[in-house]
Amino acid sequence: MTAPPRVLTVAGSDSGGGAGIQADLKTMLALGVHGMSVLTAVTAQNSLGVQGAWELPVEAVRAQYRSVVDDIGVQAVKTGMLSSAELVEAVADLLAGTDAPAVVDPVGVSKHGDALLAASALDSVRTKLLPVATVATPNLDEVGQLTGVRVGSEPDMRRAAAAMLEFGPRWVVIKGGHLSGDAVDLLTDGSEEHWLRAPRQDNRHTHGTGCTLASAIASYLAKGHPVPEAVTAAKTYVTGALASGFALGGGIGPVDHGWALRRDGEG
Ligand SMILES: Nc1ncnc2c1ncn2[C@@H]1O[C@H](COP(=O)(O)OP(=O)(O)OP(=O)(O)O)[C@@H](O)[C@H]1O
Ligand SMILES: Cc1ncc(COP(=O)(O)O)c(N)n1
Repeated sequence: MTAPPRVLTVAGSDSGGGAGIQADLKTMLALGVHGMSVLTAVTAQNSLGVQGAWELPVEAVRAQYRSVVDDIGVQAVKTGMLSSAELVEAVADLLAGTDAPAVVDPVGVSKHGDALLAASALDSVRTKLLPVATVATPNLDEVGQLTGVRVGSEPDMRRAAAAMLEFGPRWVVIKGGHLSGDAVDLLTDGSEEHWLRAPRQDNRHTHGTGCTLASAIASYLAKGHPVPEAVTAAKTYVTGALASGFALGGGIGPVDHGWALRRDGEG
């Protein structure tokens, strides 16, 4: 059998299995690529929030990355929780030396408001990480933190995208999931504009949506799709996952990464 496309996630572990590395690898399996991981931090996390977080040493992050890239190779990389300025800068350097598209999800806080990135790392995200991104996928809070642009409506998303593109990513997806009404995201590279609209799913079990969208984009890029097609297909995947998100624990449950496999009768 020919090897599937290879995708690497550089992110934190979510012990509850809904977000972080776990969401990324499940998404990659569902989309038919070979998922690999560089762990940056371990979180003790469940449906109620993040109870603890421990960062890995920068040498451990670099060594995992080199092990994967130097032997196996990657067709796309996705980054998520990077925790500190030191890790952000180390990962940005590694990405700069890798010939594969990079999807940067500038994870700032968890859905419950727990910090997953030190405030002191924001400047490294702006000046080191975003310039090496092929696609950056901030949510509205992250856009506010990084650019100062507050988004309260769809027209504001254009200003937010322009401010994000100033930092140098080739494309940006402004995720409007936190607005009311349809779930609308804006994908742009400054010249093309694509508005991706999906009906809002009336489901509170949405843990992991951001990680899932970014990993799906990386998976479709690794399969050779151009950015607009990859983001459109990823939006369809995350919308389906959200529609069948399920209750676990006493709080916010995860999206269903296996929905497409089950729909196709394979699960
Ligand atoms: N209730 C919903 N129904 C449909 N799509 C949604 C819903 N909530 C979010 N989305 C979509 O999910 C994707 C992730 O967006 P979101 O704004 O939730 O990202 P995030 O904040 O990084 O994730 P999280 O809220 O899990 O931390 C986007 O494509 C967004 O439009
Ligand atoms: C380890 C880790 N990484 C990222 C997130 C954000 O998750 P989401 O996909 O809900 O934005 C999280 N809660 N935990």
